Amino acid sequence: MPKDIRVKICGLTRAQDMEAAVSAGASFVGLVFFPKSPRHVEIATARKLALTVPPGVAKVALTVNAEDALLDAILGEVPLDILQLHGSESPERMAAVRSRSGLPVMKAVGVAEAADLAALDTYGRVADMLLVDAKPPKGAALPGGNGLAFDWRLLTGRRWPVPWMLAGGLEAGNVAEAIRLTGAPMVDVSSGVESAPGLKDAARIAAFVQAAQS
Ligand SMILES: O=C(O)c1ccccc1N[C@@H]1O[C@H](COP(=O)(O)O)[C@@H](O)[C@H]1O
Repeated sequence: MPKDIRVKICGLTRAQDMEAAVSAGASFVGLVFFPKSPRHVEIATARKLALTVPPGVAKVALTVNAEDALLDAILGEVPLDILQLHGSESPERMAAVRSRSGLPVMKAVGVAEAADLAALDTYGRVADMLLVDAKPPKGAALPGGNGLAFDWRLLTGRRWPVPWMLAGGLEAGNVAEAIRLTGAPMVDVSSGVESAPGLKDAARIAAFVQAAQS
């Protein structure tokens, strides 16, 4: 019987990719505002993409240690539902972003080993949502979107008082196993549904959503 797993497709840069994500049944779509990323979108592009998203699909803005000026510029133009903080934002900064934006905040936490799990407990007390992602390798240019998985067994028995998503190296071929091992109620993918960095593939998106929900 299909499970009620909700899927986020992140790093959408083109109208056809947004359409593919929505048609495939994504519950969340992500726009990346981080110039070092191949998935970065300018604010005007993000606005156009966001305006095509139907009600019921949550529009998520991904930022990395963004300052108020950038957040204000994004929020002034792009209709959004959730802010994803994917940098080293402290719990205090996160709370400030939430009250400035008036939006729920999802904090990404990188995991590579058991010692990294403490941060999830900390942010789980103050964030509206958690994103449990693979920790980037040392020296990586991007704090996420590296197509890298972590040992999902680290999450066995771990729960937090807020909704959470699993991310990091997911693709159609491994997402069902990742959900089985972690009990994740939601999953997030970027590079695993691309044909090239920043370019999504409609068939891979559809296969991912189907595998997550099968
Ligand atoms: O996708 C990016 O380019 C990106 C840049 C900076 C921070 C996070 C980014 N992506 C997020 O990383 C995870 C996992 O991505 P992947 O599936 O392993 O490629 C996902 O949450 C994206 O939202």
